[in-house]
Amino acid sequence: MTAAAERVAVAAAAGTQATALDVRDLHVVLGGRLVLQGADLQVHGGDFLGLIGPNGAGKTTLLRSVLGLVPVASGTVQVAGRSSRAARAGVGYVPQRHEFAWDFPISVEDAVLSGRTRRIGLLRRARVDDYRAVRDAVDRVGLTDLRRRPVGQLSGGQRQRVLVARALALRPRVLLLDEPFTGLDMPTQELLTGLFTELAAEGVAVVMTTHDLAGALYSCTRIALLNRTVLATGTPAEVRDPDLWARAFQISPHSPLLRAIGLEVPA
Ligand SMILES: Nc1ncnc2c1ncn2[C@@H]1O[C@H](COP(=O)(O)OP(=O)(O)OP(=O)(O)O)[C@@H](O)[C@H]1O
Repeated sequence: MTAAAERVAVAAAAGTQATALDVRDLHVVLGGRLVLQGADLQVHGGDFLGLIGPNGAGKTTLLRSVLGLVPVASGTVQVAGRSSRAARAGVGYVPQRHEFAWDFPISVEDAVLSGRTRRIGLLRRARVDDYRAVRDAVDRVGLTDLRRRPVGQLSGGQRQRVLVARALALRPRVLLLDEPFTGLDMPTQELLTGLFTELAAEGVAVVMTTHDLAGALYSCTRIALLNRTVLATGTPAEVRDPDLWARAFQISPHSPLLRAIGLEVPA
């Protein structure tokens, strides 16, 4: 095959590849309230998508819907073209730090191994491949030297890295991160941002909720603005309209907060 023909074949194969994560017309009702109303989101392998919106916009609910952790009133969620429970079980999830039981007496390695429970099965023993996946994930987040330390003795930044390793131990093609930078210092944020960027470059579809708007505009390859529904998605350059952000956050388009992140209404 000539080089040109090979490029065409590769492009054709990529064209037929299913979207890594495809959420369509999602409606979620919690406590009698419509929390998500017709939310659409498509994420491809290689995307590092920042999911942005005000408190209560439904960001966590959207991530938890993908995992099947909240009941969906209507709409569809597909992972690599499949909506089965097994397909969703392969999605890596990093919950907010306070959701993990840090006082449970287990080591870093065991906490990371617990990320593979869905794959191993509750009653089966871990195998060589499980331990290899754990070791790779622990190395990847730079916790090799702390792998035997009880998780209760870790700092906030180290705990966040455990949660990321725990998700990576599944070797996911889709990785969901719920506010991974909250309370972290700059070096740890930088380390994790570098890691998420690398994972996307390797073909993982990375979705991250964050309140660090400037950081998301700088680091993410795509942005989705959410407030009960997805108001816009695009590259950071494509979603710079201050009116859009004002609508998403229900603030004035002249807000100094928008100016602070470089979005300015023309005078
Ligand atoms: N289990 C629940 N029962 C009832 N209402 C809920 C439940 N979980 C979340 N909600 C409501 O759903 C809405 C969306 O919550 P969600 O946590 O998804 O928002 P968020 O965008 O992640 O917010 P934040 O930025 O504050 O984390 C909120 O109004 C919240 O009160």
